[in-house]
Amino acid sequence: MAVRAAVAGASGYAGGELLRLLLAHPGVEIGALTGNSNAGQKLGALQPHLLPLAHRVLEPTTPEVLAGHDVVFLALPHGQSAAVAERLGPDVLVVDMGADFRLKDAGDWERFYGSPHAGTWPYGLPELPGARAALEGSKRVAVPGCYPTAVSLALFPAYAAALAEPEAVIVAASGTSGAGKAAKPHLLGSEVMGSMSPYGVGGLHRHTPEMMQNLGAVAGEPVSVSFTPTLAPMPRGILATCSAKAKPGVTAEAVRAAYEKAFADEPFVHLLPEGQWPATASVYGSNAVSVQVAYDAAAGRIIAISAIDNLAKGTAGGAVQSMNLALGLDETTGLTTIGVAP
Ligand SMILES: NC(=O)C1=CN([C@@H]2O[C@H](COP(=O)(O)OP(=O)(O)OC[C@H]3O[C@@H](n4cnc5c(N)ncnc54)[C@H](OP(=O)(O)O)[C@@H]3O)[C@@H](O)[C@H]2O)C=CC1
Ligand SMILES: CC(=O)N[C@@H](CCC(=O)OP(=O)(O)O)C(=O)O
Repeated sequence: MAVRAAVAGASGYAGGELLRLLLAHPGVEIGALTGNSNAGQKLGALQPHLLPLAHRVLEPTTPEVLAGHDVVFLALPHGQSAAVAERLGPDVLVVDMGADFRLKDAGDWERFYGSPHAGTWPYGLPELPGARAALEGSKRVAVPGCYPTAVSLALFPAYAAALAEPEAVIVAASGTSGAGKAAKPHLLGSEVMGSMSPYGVGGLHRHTPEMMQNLGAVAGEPVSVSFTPTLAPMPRGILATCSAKAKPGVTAEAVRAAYEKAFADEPFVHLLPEGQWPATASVYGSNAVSVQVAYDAAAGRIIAISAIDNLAKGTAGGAVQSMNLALGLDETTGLTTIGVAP
C-alpha cells in the first residue's frame, strides 16, 4: 500500500524537485501541498513542469494541514522546520530538507545560523559509515546540505582508510538554484550569466561545520576544513574539488583501492574509470554522484572531485533515498542514475 506524503514548501525549488521525484515513486501518494506567500495559488502557476499536479491548490503551512499523513517533507527556509515538526506526531515520518536538525553541536548551530539549536536527527547521507543503520526505521531524518553531500562523499574514503591528514581544502561551484527561488539582488540573471564568483570566503559558509562534523566522525579526530563556495552560471549542479595532505607513505594505488572499496556496493556513487573526471552535466536530474580521485605525488596531496545535482542527490533525491530506508523500502525506489544529455 502506498504511503501518503505531504510536502511543505511545495512552491520552492527543493519542494518542486521533490514532487517531480515523488510523482515517479511507486510507493507514494501525494497528499497536502503547502506554501507560504503562495498559499491559495495553483501549483501549475508556480511549478509548470509538474503537469499532473497543475490543478492542485497550495494550502498554508500549518500542523493541521500537514496532519493525517504517513510522511511529511519540510522544504522550508532554515529555522522554520522545528516549530512545524514538534506539532507532528511521533509516528509520522518527518524528513527535513532544511538545516535545522543537521548539526550535533549547539554552539556550531548558533554561530552559523544565529538562532537557538532545535536538536539533531539521524543524518540522511546513507553512504557515510554507520548512517544506514541510523536511518532504517527512523521517524525523523535531517537531509544534508548540498555542498556537504558533495564534499563528504568525495573525501570520506580517504579518511576512512586513514590516508589523509586532518585538514581539507575545498573549492566548490554551485548552480544558482542552490540559493532558492526568492529573488536576491546579487543573483539576477545579468549578475550571474557569463560570470563565476566566490562568496562566503574565509570559513564563513554555514556548511563548513557540517563538513567538519561528517569528516571528523569518519576520521575519528577533528578535521579542519577550508571551504570556498563559488557561484556558477548554470541552473543546477555542484562540482566539488577537495584536497587533503596525504599521510606519509601513501601511494596512488592505495588511494585508488580505498575509493574502490568505499563505493563498490553503492547504488548511486560512481567512481569513474581512471582518467575520466566528474562533470555536472552528466548527473543533471539524476541521483547519481560522480567521483574521481588522484594522488598528486609532487604536492603530496589527495585530490578528490565529485559532481552532483544539488536539487537531486543534494536535496530531494537524498530525501527520497532516506525516506526509502526509513520506511523499509528498497533504497533506490523511485530514483534514477540516468541523467539528461546534452
Ligand atoms: N535549493 C537547494 O539546492 C537546496 C535547498 N535546501 C533546503 O531546502 C529548503 C528550501 O529551499 P529552496 O526550495 O531552495 O527555497 P525556495 O526559496 O525556493 O522555497 C522556499 C519554500 O518555503 C516556503 N516558505 C518561505 N517562507 C516560509 C515561512 N516563513 N514559513 C513556511 N514556509 C515558508 C516558500 O513558500 P512561498 O513560495 O509560498 O512563499 C517556498 O515554498 C531550505 O531549507 C534549503 O536550505 C537544501 C539543499 C539544497
Ligand atoms: C548557490 C547557493 O547559494 N547555495 C546555497 C547552499 C544550498 C542550500 O540550500 O543549502 P542549505 O540546505 O543548507 O540551505 C548557499 O550557499 O547558501
